Amino acid sequence: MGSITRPATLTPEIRQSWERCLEAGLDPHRPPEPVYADAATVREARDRHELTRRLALAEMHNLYHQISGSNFMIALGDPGGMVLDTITDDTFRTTAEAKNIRAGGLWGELQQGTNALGLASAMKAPVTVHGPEHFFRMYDGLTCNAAPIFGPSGEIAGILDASSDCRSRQRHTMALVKMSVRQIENGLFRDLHRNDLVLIFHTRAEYLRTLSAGLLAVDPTGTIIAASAQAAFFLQGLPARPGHHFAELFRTGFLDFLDESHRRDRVRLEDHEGSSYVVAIDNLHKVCPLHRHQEPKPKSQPRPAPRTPSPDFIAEDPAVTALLTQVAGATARGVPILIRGPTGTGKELMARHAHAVSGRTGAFVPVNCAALPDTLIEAELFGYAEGAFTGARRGGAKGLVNEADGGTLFLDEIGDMPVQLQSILLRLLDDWTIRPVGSSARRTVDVQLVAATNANLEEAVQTGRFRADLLYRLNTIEITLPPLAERKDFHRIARHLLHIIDPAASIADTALALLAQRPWPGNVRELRSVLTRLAITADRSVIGAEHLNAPAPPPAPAPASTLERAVIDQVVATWEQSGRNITETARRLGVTRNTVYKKLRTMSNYVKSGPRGGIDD
Ligand SMILES: Nc1ncnc2c1ncn2[C@@H]1O[C@H](COP(=O)(O)OP(=O)(O)OP(=O)(O)O)[C@@H](O)[C@H]1O
Repeated sequence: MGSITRPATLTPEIRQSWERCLEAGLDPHRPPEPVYADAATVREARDRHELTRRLALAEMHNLYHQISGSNFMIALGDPGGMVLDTITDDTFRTTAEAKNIRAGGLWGELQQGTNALGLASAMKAPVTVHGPEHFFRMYDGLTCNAAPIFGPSGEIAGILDASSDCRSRQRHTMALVKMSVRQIENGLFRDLHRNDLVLIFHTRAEYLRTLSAGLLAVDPTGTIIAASAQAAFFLQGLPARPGHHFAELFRTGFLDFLDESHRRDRVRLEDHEGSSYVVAIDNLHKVCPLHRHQEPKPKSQPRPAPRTPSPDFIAEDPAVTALLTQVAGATARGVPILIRGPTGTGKELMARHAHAVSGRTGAFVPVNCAALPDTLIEAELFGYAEGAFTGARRGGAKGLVNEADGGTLFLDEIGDMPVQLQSILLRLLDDWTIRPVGSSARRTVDVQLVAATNANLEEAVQTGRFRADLLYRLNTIEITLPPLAERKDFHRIARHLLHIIDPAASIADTALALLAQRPWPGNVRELRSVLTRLAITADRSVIGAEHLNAPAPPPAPAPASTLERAVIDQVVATWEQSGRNITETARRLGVTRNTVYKKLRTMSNYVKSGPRGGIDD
């Protein structure tokens, strides 16, 4: 390699990459200026890789939390090595290297010399490039781990990279990157085959819902359409390839297998080599109506064309208007919507709007996940047959999911959903069939799912409080409502709320301008409380700047019991300390969100228009 002496030893892959760089005339001491694609090209590439990107972003957040605190960044590249997205640690963000790794950056070998993202794309294999193994000296301080993401047909769908300062190098980072890639690949496989039967199998039942399970897509006659890499690994020596038949792999007949799958969630199968597997089909009832106990009611049944979105709340902020379009598109396709945003930003209003524009004639059924009882959850959701358990009502109960049939199920505070319920919900999302407790009959429901949360679900995934696979299923369409302080339509919202509070009340522009400068941690809900107080204080005169600083009216009488008062004070104090975050308050006090709500509501009844503002919802 001529005068270039560093590093002393190079692996064959990296040496070959260096040779390619030298042949192309690159000089390790004189890197060319980094090249960036323009914004339109990045947008177009992001659109083209929309699904990979959506699955990858969820994984990148996971990865971020797994390796956080170690001075690093995570990047998603398109198949050719152009960076589409990055998530960067605060410490790393300020480094010169990090500044070069940003959306639009071209990280092919010929642009940036030997580097993990470019090399993984060229080699179609995972690779680590450590310190001086980088061709350009300016990247000597980095350790990069990159792995290609393969699409279901074997093509490269993207590249996932985790780069860090090489002094904070962590040996297990590559293993984590590969796990994330597997998760994304499984997501791509399941999405592509959502209308085929997807058999999930493993030699051990406890690994059925893990990354190491094999996925096999077959059509309703049993002909193989595709096999994941892990499925091909399990079925080595057998023709697990498109065009072959289920019967060439397993000893049980395909129809017998389907019949048994309708009776049980998991079925045992033995392959022709003698290996035994536990197999589940999540979307059996959706794909195979012939074998249903009941007449199907597919989700894809034609439904009235969605109406033009015209919400009955204020949505004149351009960011919110764009969300309305997304919501209308999602309901037209019947895909789940996840609404995020801080407390009081209008998530429930948006969910109701989703129901209104969907054109669905069934009910809008709100469920507060934090308030669901720990026991009898299934009965609550899926209903129960008469006599199913002690205390069951005569005639049984319909269940919330059933009530939402033909309509919308709104799962509020989804981040507080008990883990036990999460796996039940996951199964429901796969086939939309329910079986009331104590009944043997299954039935398919047609439900638009909308979930909402102000919790950090990625963090909840990290701490094991929320299932990652459920998050991916729920966030098919994810929208985030902006905090009130960032909204461009603040004035319109304030006037609208004031009109609802008291149609005769009015407010001066100066007062509105002052209000618009406040931080509004409680968002629209807090604004409503403050306007209620102002309307009372101004007593029918125009609300002006002078009313804003008027002393609050004296507190209403305390509740009867001092003990109750002490409890409420404790809840209120914790609520204030946690930035008025109900989830955090509940966590700190070790009670349910519902308890916090109840106590705060009691508080708001006796401090109706006090300085803290009331709680309402
Ligand atoms: N854009 C808006 N226009 C008018 N009123 C609004 C708007 N957004 C929210 N509100 C009002 O603010 C209050 C809170 O809204 P909502 O309950 O939908 O918020 P949320 O985000 O679901 O709150 P939480 O996270 O606490 O459950 C309601 O009284 C609602 O009517």
